[in-house]
Amino acid sequence: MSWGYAANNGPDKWADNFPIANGPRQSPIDIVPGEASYDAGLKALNLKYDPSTCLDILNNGHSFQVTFVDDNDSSTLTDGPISGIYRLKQFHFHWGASDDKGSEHTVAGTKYPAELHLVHWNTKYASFGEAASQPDGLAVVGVFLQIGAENANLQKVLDAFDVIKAKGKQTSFADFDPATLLPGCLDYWTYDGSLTTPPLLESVTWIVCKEPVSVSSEQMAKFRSLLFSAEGEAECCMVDNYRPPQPLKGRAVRASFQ
Ligand SMILES: CCN[C@H]1CN(CCOCC)S(=O)(=O)c2sc(S(N)(=O)=O)cc21
Ligand SMILES: [Zn+2]
Repeated sequence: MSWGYAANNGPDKWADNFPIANGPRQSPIDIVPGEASYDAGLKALNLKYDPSTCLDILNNGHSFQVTFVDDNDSSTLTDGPISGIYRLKQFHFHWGASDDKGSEHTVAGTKYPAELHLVHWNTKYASFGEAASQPDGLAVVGVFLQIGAENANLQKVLDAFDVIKAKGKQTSFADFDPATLLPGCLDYWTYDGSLTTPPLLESVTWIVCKEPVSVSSEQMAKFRSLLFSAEGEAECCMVDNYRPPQPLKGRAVRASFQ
């Protein structure tokens, strides 16, 4: 049986097949602002995305993801806490069954209804797969979603959902600029962590934005209309696809702002 988010295959069971689940730099974490140390040496994030690199949108049975062409430096992350050039590979979300939960990172215990992850890989490595196994291989920008006004940019993504309702469904998705999903202020916290899903590789420099973006309750209901299950299987709503916070184990969390 493969991993998931149910009682029989969820986060508490992942260590059975992925022992790194109990490793020293696991994600997500609870971010406690008062315990983060301001680092004046941290640069501003430099995100440069080319909408023409947007390729398709897929329901992978764990979340939905929008994938990008990453065979050149058209869509990149530079500066911030990282050195070198990281290419955008995909973005996806995690969300809850109700508006009181759904984010993976929490802020002083506060859960947001959803969290966006923009996944980038270090071009010092030959490929994404190679980078994913290196301690400095990936950089994921996390953005919290909070209930408020409808998010018109997000709606463009949600409008594609009807054709990717079930696991394994994929459709073309073009000319989308992921920068439109970012908050106005790019202040961030950063720490060394991991993938928040199996294989839980400890290869991620996490960059979590302090400022959330808005999502309406109706839009959250649209997220919850997706299915974990494939066509022909008993329908299982895609909700609560988040891992809870993991032990900090002595790691420093730095802030780019005072
Ligand atoms: C459902 C599987 N999710 C994985 C899939 N990838 C990993 C593939 O590694 C094998 C070489 S990924 O690097 O795209 C990635 S990033 C995140 S997260 N939530 O930490 O931003 C999870 C995942
Ligand atoms: Zn994620």
